[in-house]
Amino acid sequence: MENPFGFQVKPEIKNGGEFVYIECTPAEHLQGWANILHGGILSTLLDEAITYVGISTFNQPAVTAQLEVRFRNPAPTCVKLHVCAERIKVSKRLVEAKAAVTLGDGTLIATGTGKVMPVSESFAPKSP
Ligand SMILES: CCCCCCCCCCCCCC(=O)SCCNC(=O)CCNC(=O)[C@H](O)C(C)(C)COP(=O)(O)OP(=O)(O)OC[C@H]1O[C@@H](n2cnc3c(N)ncnc32)[C@H](O)[C@@H]1OP(=O)(O)O
Repeated sequence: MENPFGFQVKPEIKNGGEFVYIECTPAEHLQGWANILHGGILSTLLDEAITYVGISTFNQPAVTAQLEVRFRNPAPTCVKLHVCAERIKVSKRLVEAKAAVTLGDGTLIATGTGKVMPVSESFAPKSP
């Protein structure tokens, strides 16, 4: 489904999903307070990159089964963020990956690890 309210990111996928890179400039309204980007948005960006590691590795739809996030420095809004994810472990039904969000000057904003599991095409819940 097209989602005009989504981040419209275009993940760059390398080596069959071993590495995923995303750029995103979250808008001002995504701040939590005091011009600081909301932590949930940072978690979403980490989740997005990690999920694409899973989708590209399994080459089929996949969902996040687990996500752990550490917020290291506040991020401003309206600034380009760089999100890099890397596969760390693959088993039959689980891909583990780590990811980091950084600013253009290399400042580390957030890191995360996640587990992604493949699902069938019919996984999505039906709309009520
Ligand atoms: C091609 C399509 C392209 C589309 C592009 C769009 C890109 C969009 C990108 C957007 C990105 C956004 C991304 C999103 O927002 S994805 C949306 C957010 N995520 C979800 O909605 C997922 C919800 N959860 C589930 O549906 C199920 O729980 C899943 C499918 C994950 C597993 O349900 P299932 O019924 O299959 O499994 P089970 O729970 O019975 O467990 C069975 C076994 O599996 C192992 N196991 C399970 N969990 C873990 C774990 N955490 N660590 C370690 N192991 C784990 C374990 O051995 C366990 O056995 P036991 O230990 O219980 O004995």
